Amino acid sequence: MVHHQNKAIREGDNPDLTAERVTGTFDTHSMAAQIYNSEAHARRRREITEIIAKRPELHDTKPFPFMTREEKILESSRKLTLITKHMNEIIEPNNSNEMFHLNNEVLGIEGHPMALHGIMFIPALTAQASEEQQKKWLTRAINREIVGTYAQTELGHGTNLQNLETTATYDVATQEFVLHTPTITGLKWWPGNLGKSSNYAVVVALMFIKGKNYGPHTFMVPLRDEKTHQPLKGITIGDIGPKIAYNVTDNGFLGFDHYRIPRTNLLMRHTRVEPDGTYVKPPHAKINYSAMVHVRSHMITGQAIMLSYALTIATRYSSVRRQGQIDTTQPEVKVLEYQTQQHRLFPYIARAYAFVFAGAETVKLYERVLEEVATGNVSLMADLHALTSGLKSVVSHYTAQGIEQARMACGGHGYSQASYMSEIFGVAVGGCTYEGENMVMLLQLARYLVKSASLVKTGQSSKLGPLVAYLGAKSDSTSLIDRTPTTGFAEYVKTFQHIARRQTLKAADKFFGLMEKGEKRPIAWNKSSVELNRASRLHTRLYIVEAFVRRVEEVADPRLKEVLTDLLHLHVNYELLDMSTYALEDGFVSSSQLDYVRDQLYFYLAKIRPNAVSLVDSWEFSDQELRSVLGRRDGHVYENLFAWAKASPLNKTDVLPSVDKYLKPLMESARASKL
Ligand SMILES: CCCCCCCC/C=C\CCCCCCCCCCCCCCCC(=O)SCCNC(=O)CCNC(=O)[C@H](O)C(C)(C)COP(=O)(O)OP(=O)(O)OC[C@H]1O[C@@H](n2cnc3c(N)ncnc32)[C@H](O)[C@@H]1OP(=O)(O)O
Ligand SMILES: Cc1cc2nc3c(=O)[nH]c(=O)nc-3n(C[C@H](O)[C@H](O)[C@H](O)COP(=O)(O)OP(=O)(O)OC[C@H]3O[C@@H](n4cnc5c(N)ncnc54)[C@H](O)[C@@H]3O)c2cc1C
Repeated sequence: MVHHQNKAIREGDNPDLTAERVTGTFDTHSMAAQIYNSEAHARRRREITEIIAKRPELHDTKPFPFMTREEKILESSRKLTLITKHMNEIIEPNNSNEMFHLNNEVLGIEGHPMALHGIMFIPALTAQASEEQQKKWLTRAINREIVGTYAQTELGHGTNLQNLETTATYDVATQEFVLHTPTITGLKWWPGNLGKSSNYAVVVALMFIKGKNYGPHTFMVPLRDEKTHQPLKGITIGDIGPKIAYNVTDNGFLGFDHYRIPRTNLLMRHTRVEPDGTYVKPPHAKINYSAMVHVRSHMITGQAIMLSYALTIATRYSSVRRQGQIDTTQPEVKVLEYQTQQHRLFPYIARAYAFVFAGAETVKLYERVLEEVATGNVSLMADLHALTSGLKSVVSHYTAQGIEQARMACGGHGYSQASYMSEIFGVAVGGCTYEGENMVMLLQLARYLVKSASLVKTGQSSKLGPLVAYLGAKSDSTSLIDRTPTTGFAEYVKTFQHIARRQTLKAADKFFGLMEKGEKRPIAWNKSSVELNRASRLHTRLYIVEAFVRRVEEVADPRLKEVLTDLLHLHVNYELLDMSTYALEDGFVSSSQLDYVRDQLYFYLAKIRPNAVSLVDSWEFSDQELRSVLGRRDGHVYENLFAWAKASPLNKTDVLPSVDKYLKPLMESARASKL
């Protein structure tokens, strides 16, 4: 038996796809270990996939696109109950990475009744509840005795937390907080699983004590009777209706009518209110935003995964789809042979790898900050906030663009829900909005960059943190790309640093200049904000490149190193071309250097071509997880598209009631009137 480097090869697969896998130059299991950041986790993912494959009760009973929203919620609740019951047979206890994979395989990305419970409710209790409160609620939450969500956004306000309308007014006499929704716009609106599934929520409300507004604070709030699941008195609650995607999650609304909770339901790990109403402030004003930072840190990996779903589907399909000829004397080619198809897909394959490597670094920093904050050290919170704000925005934006390119790369079949592309896009693009609208979060990073620019301008560059140290360095007069005999990544990194530095300092100059001319700070900020956000994007894209370089430097296996180096070459050349205006406008890069960059790009598209399928196979998504007829591992697309279409609910009968009721009479009357 031949041992292939690509571990997805099976007998009986579409030979066009097998041929692609045979050309792969590296071991896909080893690459999976890079993607999932450890050999152990990559192996466990495979083991979990295998366990699930052998348990039909954990499989979809029919394709999701053929189910109504109600059916999907029922089906997802059935599976959620089963995986809760059998969790310890499938994954290691409390391993969030394994849980994430289990959920993606069994429940999928459309959400489930306890999505926010795991992503935000438990993290909020873990980071913000006192030990006493954790004893009361956290264990019950982990055991799934209660279901919770994170209710912050309102109908009228999501971004601007200082102007939320839900109030929590302290009543010293009864030692209770009175939660109240004063207007329609003050209704909580959007929280996942709030509508129908949760019986508790961590609620964010403006806290008032003796008439003073202490700003947004987090409270543990019971919403429904634990036995009957009926809403408690004083609570108005429901589902907000269907969304672009993610419809298995019941995003909801919530109103309070002078609803009382004990004082001790204020989450009090860092903040306290004494019985007499004395307020004890936290060590950092934004410490209770931790659940948001948790999601922002992890969603980089989540977005990379969804981008890779789409790229796996499109790249496999492009290897079995034959259309047209390049050499007219030869048979029709796989559409993956077209340079335009490669240019559409491969740079996004490189981006997906870049994002997952940056995501792993972000989670590491997040975990460090979490540990430090638990001991009262809040010194890295600002750095983490700046980094995650930029990354969530840049990565979700390019992820959505990449998925849409992948969909279009599948031609007509990409438009069918059999591809599953529309759902992947719909779920992923939500990431541009949730956890802080992208423009708003880029502006958060810009605040950090402007402060750093101000240090540079006042000769205090030595005070710059490691993430922005490059802002204080001196640039070469021009880029050295193609000006040294062996142009390497260092020349590219220096060029990206130059571009990000120049834009940051320019945007900061604009902002400070407007203030010097007499504009008030917020007006000057608003008038500079497009330029500031450009700086934030460039800074973040530089960080992503550097994270990619760091990872490639660490890789020991020569075969992996070679293909990852190819991907990195593709990435830096594509990125530089994409932001070439910035490089050209001050002459840092010349047009002849850009010609070199273009040539390099085309060279690496061709070099990556034989490894394209292996690069997407390395993410090791099972067919169950991908839920795409076009993306099937075995490449048997056409017969399965036909089977999928035949299974469509519309094909249960030959003549639909709508035809009997309307079309037949319409045609009959048209015929009669012609007589
Ligand atoms: C293979 C491995 C996988 C592993 C996975 C394992 C675990 C899985 C876990 C998670 C997976 C998740 C992703 C998976 C993908 C699944 C797909 C679908 C999931 C869907 C889930 C959807 C959940 C969505 C939930 C929500 O959206 S909750 C609501 C979020 N809302 C927001 O984000 C609101 C945005 N607004 C804000 O954040 C703030 O209002 C603001 C804009 C930051 C301003 O705040 P504020 O008004 O208070 O600020 P100012 O007073 O003006 O002060 C500004 C200063 O404050 C500093 N600041 C702000 N925030 C922070 C912070 N967090 N930390 C530190 N500092 C902060 C800021 O820097 C300013 O400082 P200054 O010095 O400049 O003044
Ligand atoms: C799928 C999904 C799941 C969600 N889940 C939850 C959840 O579980 N819990 C929860 O509490 N919330 C949840 N949300 C809500 C989400 O967090 C908010 O929608 C998000 O933070 C954006 O806020 P917004 O809707 O108020 O947008 P807005 O702030 O109204 O944005 C509208 C426009 O105004 C711009 N804008 C606003 N403020 C500024 C500013 N200061 N400067 C420049 N431009 C500005 C924005 O850039 C945007 O272009 C979810 C949302 C989605 C889509």
